[in-house]
Amino acid sequence: MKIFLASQIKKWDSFTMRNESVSSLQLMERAAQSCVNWFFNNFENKFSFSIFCGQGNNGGDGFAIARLLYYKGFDVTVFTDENQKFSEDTLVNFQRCKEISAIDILDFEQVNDFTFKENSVIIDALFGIGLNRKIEGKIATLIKFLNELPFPRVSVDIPSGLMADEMIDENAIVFKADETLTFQAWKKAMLHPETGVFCGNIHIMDIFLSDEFNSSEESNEFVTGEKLIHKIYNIRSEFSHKGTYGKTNLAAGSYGKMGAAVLATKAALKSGSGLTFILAPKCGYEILQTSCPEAMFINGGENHIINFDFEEDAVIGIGPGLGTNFQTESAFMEFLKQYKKPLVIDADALNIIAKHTQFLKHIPKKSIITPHPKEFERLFGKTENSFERLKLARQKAQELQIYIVLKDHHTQIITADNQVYYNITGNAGMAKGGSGDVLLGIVTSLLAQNYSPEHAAIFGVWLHGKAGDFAAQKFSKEAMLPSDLIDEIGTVFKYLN
Ligand SMILES: NC(=O)C1=CN([C@@H]2O[C@H](COP(=O)(O)OP(=O)(O)OC[C@H]3O[C@@H](n4cnc5c(N)ncnc54)[C@H](OP(=O)(O)O)[C@@H]3O)[C@@H](O)[C@H]2O)[C@@H](O)CC1
Ligand SMILES: Nc1ncnc2c1ncn2[C@@H]1O[C@H](COP(=O)(O)OP(=O)(O)O)[C@@H](O)[C@H]1O
Ligand SMILES: [K+]
Repeated sequence: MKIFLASQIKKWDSFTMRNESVSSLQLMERAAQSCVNWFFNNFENKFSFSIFCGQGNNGGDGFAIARLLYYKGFDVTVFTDENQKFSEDTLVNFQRCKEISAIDILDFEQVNDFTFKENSVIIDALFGIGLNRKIEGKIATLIKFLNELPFPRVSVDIPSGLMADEMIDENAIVFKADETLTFQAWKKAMLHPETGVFCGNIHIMDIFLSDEFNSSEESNEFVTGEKLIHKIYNIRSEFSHKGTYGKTNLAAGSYGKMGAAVLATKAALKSGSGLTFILAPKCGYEILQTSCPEAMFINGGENHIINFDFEEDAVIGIGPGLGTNFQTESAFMEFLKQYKKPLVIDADALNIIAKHTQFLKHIPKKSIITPHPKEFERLFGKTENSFERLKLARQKAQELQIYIVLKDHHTQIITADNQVYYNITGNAGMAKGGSGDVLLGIVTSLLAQNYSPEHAAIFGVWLHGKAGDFAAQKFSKEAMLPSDLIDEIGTVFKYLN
C-alpha cells in the first residue's frame, strides 16, 4: 500500500471527482458514512456522541457524521464555533445539522459546563490533513480538556494536532485518540513512534478514491500489506528436496549468551531453511545439539567465536549473542574484509562495526543489517527523532548499497534503491530480549531459500510480527516469549497457504 503525502491525497480527491463524476460534497458524505458504519458496528445504541467540529473539511465530516449517527438512533451533541470561516462543503453540512432540532449545537466554550452522559464517546473532527501550523488558543485549551475526559476518544482521519507527513514540536497539543478512522490510506505520522502514539488503533476507511490514481501516482514509501506478502511468498514445490531450500549458516552465541544462538537457529529452521548450520563456541555444543537437533554445529572457539569459518555456499547471518571480546572483534573484521556475498548482520556484529566505522564499507553490497534504534545510532550517529533517523537510513542504504531493517514498533525496511516499507504486524509483547535474535534467524533463512534481499527483509519482518501477533493472542502480550513466537511461525505459514 502506497503512503501518500497530504498534498497527494488532495490530488487524489480532485482526480476522483474529475474522473468519476462525484462531487466533493458526495465524497464528504461517503467519508462520513464509512465512519458511521464503523461506529454502528462498534458501539451500541446506548452511547452518546459528542462531536467537535472545526472549520475545514474535517469539521464537515464531523457535521455529516452527527446527522448520520442521529438517523441511526444515537444521541448526538455537536460542539463548534459558529463564527469560524467554514469551508464550502462544511457550511452545507453545518446547516443540514442545524435543521435537525434534536441535535444540540453548542459552542466549544460550553463544554466546560456540559454534563457528559455516562456512555459518552468523544469524536474529534477539529482538524484533518489540512492542519498547517501548531494548534494554539482556545482550541488548544479544548483539546487539553478533552484529553482528560474518561471516555473513549475517536479521531476522524487523523488526531487533531498531527501533521500527516511530519514530526511535531515537542510541546505540541494533540488530541489523544483511542481509535483513528482514517480515509483510504495510512499517513506517515501514524507510523512513527513520536506521532503514532496519539492515534490509538488505526482503521482504514475505504471511501473508494480512484484506483487509477493510486496505481499511477508515484511514492517511494509503502506499508507492507498482505497482498504484497502473497506476491512475495513462494509455496514449496512437492518436487523438491533439502537442496532446493538453501543452506543457512548462523554465527551466534558466546559464554552466557547461548540462548541467542538457540533462538536464531530455531527460527531459521522453522522458517524453512533446507540445511541449517550454527557456528558457535564449543561451550554451546551440547546446548545447541540438544535444543536444535536438526542443525549442524561448527566449532568457532572455546567460549566465544574466534574463527569465522563457514559451511561452503551457505547464506550467512551473524550477530546474536556474539559478544564483543577483542578476539571475536578482530576475527569478525578479518572475515568481513574478505567476504563478498550478501549476508545478514545484527546485534553485536553491528556493535563491532560501530566501533570501527571504517569497516562499514566492507559490508558486502545487498547485505541486510537489522539494527534497533540504539544500534543504528552507534553505527551512523545521533538523530533528533525517528523521522530524521529514517532520512539518514535512506541516505546510508543508498551510499552503502545495503538494506536496512530499522527495528521499531512499525519496523522500516529501507532498500538500497531508496524505497521504504513500513511493517504493521507485531506488538508490544515482542519488546523482550530475544525477539531480535528470532528475526535474524528468519531473515537469513529466507535469504538462503533464494528470496531476494528485499523480499527476505520485507517478508521476514512481516512474518516475525505476524507470529508475534498469534503468540500474543494465545498467551497475552505480557506472557508471550520469543520462543512462543518461533512456535507460531508455523501458524503464519498455515495462514498464508
Ligand atoms: N480524500 C480524503 O481524504 C477526504 C478528506 N476529507 C476530509 O477533509 C479533511 C481535510 O480538509 P481540509 O483540507 O479542509 O483541512 P482541515 O484539516 O479540515 O482544516 C484546515 C482548516 O483549518 C485551518 N487551520 C489549519 N491549521 C490550523 C491551526 N493550527 N489553527 C487554526 N486553524 C488552522 C485552515 O485555515 P487557514 O487559517 O490555514 O486558512 C483550514 O481552514 C481530511 O482530513 C478529511 O477529514 C473528506 O471530507 C473527503 C475525502
Ligand atoms: N512494541 C513493539 N511492537 C512491535 N514490535 C516490537 C515491539 N518491540 C519490539 N518489537 C520487535 O522485536 C524485535 C526486537 O529486536 P531487538 O531490540 O534487537 O531485540 P533483542 O536483540 O533483544 O532480541 C524487533 O524486531 C522489533 O521490531
Ligand atoms: K481529526
